[in-house]
Order: sequence, then C-alpha cells, then structure tokens
Amino acid sequence: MNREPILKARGLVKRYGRVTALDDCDFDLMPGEILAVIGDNGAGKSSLIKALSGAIAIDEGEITLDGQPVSFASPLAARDAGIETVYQTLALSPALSIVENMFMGREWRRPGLAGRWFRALDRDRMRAFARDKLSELGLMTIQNIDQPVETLSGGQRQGVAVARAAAFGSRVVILDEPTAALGVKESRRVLELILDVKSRGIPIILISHNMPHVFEVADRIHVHRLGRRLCVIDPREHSMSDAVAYMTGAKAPH
Ligand SMILES: Nc1ncnc2c1ncn2[C@@H]1O[C@H](COP(=O)(O)OP(=O)(O)OP(=O)(O)O)[C@@H](O)[C@H]1O
Repeated sequence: MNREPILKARGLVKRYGRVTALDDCDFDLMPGEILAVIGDNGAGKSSLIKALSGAIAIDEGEITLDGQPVSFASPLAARDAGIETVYQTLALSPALSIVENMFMGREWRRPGLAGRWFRALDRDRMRAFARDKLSELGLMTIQNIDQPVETLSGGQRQGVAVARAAAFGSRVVILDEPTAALGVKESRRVLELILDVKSRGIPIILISHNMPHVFEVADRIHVHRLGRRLCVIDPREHSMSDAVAYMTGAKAPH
C-alpha cells in the first residue's frame, strides 16, 4: 500500500491582521482514510481546511497533492483537482434549485456536433443524477428537486451540500461540521455516507466537535491546538476524554 500522503501541508501560516490562525501548521491525509480534525473554538480548523481547499491564500508554507506542489487560487481550482469541500456556510446559492446547486459550474451538456460552440444542457440526465444522489442520502423527502434551495430546511440544505461533495469528490472530500445542523436520523445518514465515500477509496477530512461521531468513523484524529497540529492519535488507542484533554490543553499527549 502506498503510504505517501495524498494531501500534505508543511509550515502553513495564515494571519488575519494580528491574529495568527495557522502557526507553522503541518497536515497529512493518507490514502483511503477518514481523518478527523478536532480542536477548540478558534483553534484554526476552518482556516486549515480553507487553506487546503483554495478558499484562503496562505502567507507561508507548502501544500502538495499526490506529491506535487499546489497553490489553488480558488475553491473552483481545488474542485477541478478533485477536492470537494462542504464549508460551514455550505456555499449554496439559495435562489437556485437543488439540481442547479448540485451542478453549479460543471453542468452536463447534450452531445453535439464536434466543434459546435453551443450545446444544450442535459437537464434530464442532471435531474436523474441529483435525484439518485439525494436518495442515497435518504433525502427524498424533498419532493421536488427543482425547488429553490431557500425553501429547504437547514438539515436538508446540509444534505444537498454533502451529497454534492460526495458525488463529485474524486480525490478528497472535506467536510466542515457536516452534522452540526442535523437531527439524530439525518446525522446517521451523513455518517453512513462518509463511510460510503471511504469505501469508494476516497479519503475524507472531517472537522467535527461531535466526539462520538469522530470516534465512530475516524481512522486517525488530527488534534489542532493554537493554530497548529498538536498530535495525531489513533481512536482505538485513546479515549474521548484523552482527545478532549489534548485539544483543550488540560493534558499533554505523550
Ligand atoms: N476572516 C477572518 N478575519 C479575521 N479573523 C479571522 C477570520 N477567520 C478566522 N479568524 C480568526 O482566526 C482564528 C482561527 O479561526 P478558525 O475559524 O480557523 O477556527 P476554528 O478552529 O475553525 O473555530 P470554530 O471551531 O469556532 O469554527 C480565530 O481567532 C478567528 O477569530
């Protein structure tokens, strides 16, 4: 098995004025794993995944994907490289429909004559695909996939964002608090979907404050503290209270 990280970062620094959100931060995502990232509020977890997914520019450091240095100018550039991210803010367009949100910027077109500049959107195929992906998530309580996202509940919106990432992430899927807005049943479906993405051989970065969820699905846990990676622990060898003690600084990892 190839033990080189798929996604790797060394010495990341991100400053917002006087605040240093990432302070010489390292990161490694191994092939096929679910890596949880945990840390206190303000520890810099979101900044880390934004740096990895092109949503913010880093001040210092290096990121490699499959061993090649990368510098994503935008989330779109990261997406083109196969890195799909669900941000806490979800990045959905409320006025657009569910299908339009799933395909935003990568619409499928009907086959056309070679060289023809305009090809019609293949709406039927996109709708069937969107319906499939949502039903995999158990989200077919949504009656109409042409309805605007702004008419959905918070949990349903989260489901659309997660389904989109799971459907299109070909190298890495990053989920920032994917179960935060969800009830017990919906959370369970998201956890199942995470395991399903893993079974397709795609590694996942899961940022979560929910320790039972983290310990249920993660292969390794990156503990983030004060803008950097404090340690990486194996959930089979550490308890939840250990993990919380490390991230709050109550206990030092050995
Ligand atoms: N756009 C911004 N402008 C100024 N400061 C920011 C900005 N984004 C983040 N920060 C600061 O950087 C630090 C790290 O924030 P970040 O959101 O990465 O932490 P986090 O671990 O994801 O926190 P949480 O668990 O609360 O989401 C915090 O002190 C935060 O206030």
